[in-house]
Amino acid sequence: MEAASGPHFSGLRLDGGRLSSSSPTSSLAPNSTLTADSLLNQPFVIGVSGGTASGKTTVCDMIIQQLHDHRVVLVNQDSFYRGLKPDELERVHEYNFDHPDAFDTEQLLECMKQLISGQRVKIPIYDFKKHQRSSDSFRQVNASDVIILEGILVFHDQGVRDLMNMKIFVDTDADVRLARRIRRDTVERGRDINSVLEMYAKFVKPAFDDFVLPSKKYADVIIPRGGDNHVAIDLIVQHLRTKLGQHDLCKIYPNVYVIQSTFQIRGMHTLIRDTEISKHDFVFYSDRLIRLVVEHGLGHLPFTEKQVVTPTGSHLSLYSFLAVFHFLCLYHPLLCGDNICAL
Ligand SMILES: Nc1ncnc2c1ncn2[C@@H]1O[C@H](COP(=O)(O)OP(=O)(O)O)[C@@H](O)[C@H]1O
Ligand SMILES: Nc1ccn([C@@H]2O[C@H](COP(=O)(O)O)[C@@H](O)[C@H]2O)c(=O)n1
Repeated sequence: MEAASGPHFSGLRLDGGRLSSSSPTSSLAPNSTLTADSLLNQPFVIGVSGGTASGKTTVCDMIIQQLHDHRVVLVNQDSFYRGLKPDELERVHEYNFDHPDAFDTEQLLECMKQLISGQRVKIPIYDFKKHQRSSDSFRQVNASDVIILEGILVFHDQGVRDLMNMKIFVDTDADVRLARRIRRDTVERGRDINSVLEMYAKFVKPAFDDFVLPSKKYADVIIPRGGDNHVAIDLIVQHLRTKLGQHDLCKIYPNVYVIQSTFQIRGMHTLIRDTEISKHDFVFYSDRLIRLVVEHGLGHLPFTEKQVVTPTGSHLSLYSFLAVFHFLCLYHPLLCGDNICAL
């Protein structure tokens, strides 16, 4: 056998593919100072946008409920409304709460970055009746596996957008939203119906057309009908569970490589857990699962290419030779069963 070239690594990347494929920070702002190690410990950030009363909060609550086995926090963009100054309060009917400038986006960005880096933050409490922030109380939010940022304009600012791993737009008909808004603002926010309609026509609708709707193009997922769309929410939760499952393992063991689950692998796991399984089948399927793990493990080792001359005189690379041998071990009757253990 003769060395064909220097040592190589297999097709599996040494960075584990985690940073580039499932890393939540692949889209972090370029000026981020995070290192590769800290990237592994990043929470998963979801942005949820949509028009007023589209069901953003409802969708977030449903996601949080279904992700009950993970630590999830909800941050509302509304909390970062600037409190009105006395002169603005006097002419509150002229104030546009639907314009991006109504929010303190710098403070929102700072809070999000702190949360992402694992720090506990204090989030302001906004009063929709007084159009002010509470001066003496905050909501304390702890570091989490998942951070959901919800609000009408969370996709407007690129810096905020760049922090997100998944962007969801809740798409609900304008007439449904207006009806909900009238009910909510009169019941919960102490407004009369005329002021709600006036505000809607003067600011809410134009700002929706100018800022909210154009930001829909940044969404990865669009949910028609908001909280009524159980199928969409189930799909999102399923996707998050997959991401978080891998994420958790990688957090604890930085060298862990997760083998892609397949129907065949899941089937074998089911069989070996069956208390009724025969001893022979248990050994057979356990062997196959163990071999998969060993093969994946070996795939991460450095190797040197070699030529193998078979007894029939064929020249094969060691890699092809092993592939043929592996195939025979799987399917040739003499090499099947207990003999595989000898591998
Ligand atoms: N699918 C729905 N069916 C009926 N009412 C809903 C639905 N989704 C939300 N609502 C109601 O509409 C109002 C606004 O919903 P919310 O989730 O707070 O929207 P957003 O956060 O987009 O403003 C709330 O009063 C809520 O109870
Ligand atoms: N003092 C305020 C501040 C904001 N609004 C309205 O809230 C809407 C955003 O909240 P959603 O829960 O509906 O997403 C926005 O359209 C503002 O007009 C308000 O009424 N009073």
